[in-house]
Amino acid sequence: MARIDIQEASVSYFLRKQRHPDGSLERGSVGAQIIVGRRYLEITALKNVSLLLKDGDRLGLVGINGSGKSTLLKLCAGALAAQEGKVTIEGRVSPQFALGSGLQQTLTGRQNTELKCLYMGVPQSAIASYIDEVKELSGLGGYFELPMRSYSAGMRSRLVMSLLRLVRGEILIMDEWINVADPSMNTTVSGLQKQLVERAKILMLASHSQRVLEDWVDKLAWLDQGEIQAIGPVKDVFREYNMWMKNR
Ligand SMILES: Nc1ncnc2c1ncn2[C@@H]1O[C@H](COP(=O)(O)OP(=O)(O)OP(=O)(O)O)[C@@H](O)[C@H]1O
Repeated sequence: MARIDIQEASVSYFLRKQRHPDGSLERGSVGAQIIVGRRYLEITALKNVSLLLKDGDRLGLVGINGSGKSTLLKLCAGALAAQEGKVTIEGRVSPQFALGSGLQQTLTGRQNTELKCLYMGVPQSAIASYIDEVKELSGLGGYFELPMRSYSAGMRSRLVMSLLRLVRGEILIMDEWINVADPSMNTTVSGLQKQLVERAKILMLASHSQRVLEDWVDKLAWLDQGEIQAIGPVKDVFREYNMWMKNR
């Protein structure tokens, strides 16, 4: 059984103060408030957030830039600790928000895939067959054996999308659904995504796209300034969120 239980969690980021004037910094239209301390700046990305997810839950996160979605995903993936509150995560998490990160321009598609296998916890005995599958899915052919710096932007994204094959885990956490630019990759990627979601016990997905969220999740949380403003059926929360956006 998988479970995420967050009780009144708050997360702040602290930055060393550098040549900032005293007093509060100018407030923009996005992001959490920046509190200016004597030596540090504090950004409270999550404030008193409570959330309970169990097997079968498919939760979407929506909110404007800097509202705290990625921070909440990182908290649920165990990649960040809360300064206040309690976080319990039961089940194997597949942090998905960094599929393309860590890839090295100087390494070949094959070498990058091998590195990713190690990072994603693919068992040693399965690595060779996973690499073959990624190669096949990517359709990169000979380019799979060349350094990534020789790839076009589309080739790079083919490799990244094919790495979806490596994702495992009971708790699937995704920051933005992978959008496919090349229609020839469409079926492959949506097939992989569907498989992943079906296999996962819990899905958490942050997205700015209403369509993506309506397709993949059944519950939605709207975050603003690090607080959950509403949580419930996707259509209801979107109605509220869109209304708020219009009147902003
Ligand atoms: N590593 C960090 N160091 C300092 N502040 C950070 C860091 N990561 C995020 N923040 C701040 O925390 C707040 C929430 O950011 P977060 O990335 O969680 O928002 P988001 O809702 O995912 O935004 P977006 O839709 O733009 O991706 C923002 O004010 C952001 O500036």
